Amino acid sequence: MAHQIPSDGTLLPLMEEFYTIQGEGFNTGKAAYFIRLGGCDVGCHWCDVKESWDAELHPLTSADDIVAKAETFPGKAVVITGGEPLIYNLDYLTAKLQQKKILTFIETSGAYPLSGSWDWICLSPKKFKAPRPDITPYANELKVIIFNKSDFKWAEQYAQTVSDNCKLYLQPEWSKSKEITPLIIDYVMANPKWEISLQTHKYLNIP
Ligand SMILES: C[S@@+](CC[C@H](N)C(=O)[O-])C[C@H]1O[C@@H](n2cnc3c(N)ncnc32)[C@H](O)[C@@H]1O
Ligand SMILES: Nc1nc2[nH]cc(C(=O)O)c2c(=O)[nH]1
Ligand code: SF4
Ligand SMILES: [Mg+2]
Repeated sequence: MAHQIPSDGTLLPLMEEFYTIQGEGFNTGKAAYFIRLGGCDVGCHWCDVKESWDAELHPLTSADDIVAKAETFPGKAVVITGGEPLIYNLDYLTAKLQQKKILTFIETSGAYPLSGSWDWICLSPKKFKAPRPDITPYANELKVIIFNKSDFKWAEQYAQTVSDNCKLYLQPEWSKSKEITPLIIDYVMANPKWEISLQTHKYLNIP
């Protein structure tokens, strides 16, 4: 039986939730509660959470229960990720979190309409299913995954579409990081509007 997911955002397919350190991008190093929603059809061949793709495998969970758990941790920021979290209406979940004075951060490919109220939007665009053009101006951070040399040019094209104060990051695709990280280092030194982002949680062996 397919999930009947209510459009009001009160029930969401929850894959996992965990308290850790944000490992990537602008908020690297900050304690945060991660909420990973199931479901994604973007199809990145190098995706590091393919188990998230099938929403049916992840139980529909009450947003109120998610918020109640998030509240019990000392870190007052949540990262909503997936899967692709913007498949779902996130207005209800983010409003409840912000009512509890918890900061709301999202990790998104931007391939679905923007919902929710956000303290920080990390947009990580994908070649496999482009972000909606109406989302790019709202990104606080553009984090482009570099898998091969041609991705630098592609990253520059996206940098044109974000706001002037959007932070720009290049992050090596994990399986290619040995070859790609030195290229990113050279690129950032030559083009310092960009910064390097590493998946520090993988080096630290934490979730
Ligand atoms: C798993 S995705 C989930 C959120 C959303 N679907 C997205 O892609 O932004 C979380 C972050 O991990 C990045 N990511 C996924 N697989 C990766 C890999 N193999 N190497 C480096 N970054 C990766 C994504 O680009 C995204 O910034
Ligand atoms: N520590 C940690 N930081 C992260 N930043 C983005 C992640 C994600 O999978 O969305 C992630 C993750 O899975 N773990
Ligand atoms: S958009 Fe995100 S979750 Fe979906 S396949 Fe790509 S990296 Fe994985
Ligand atoms: Mg991850």
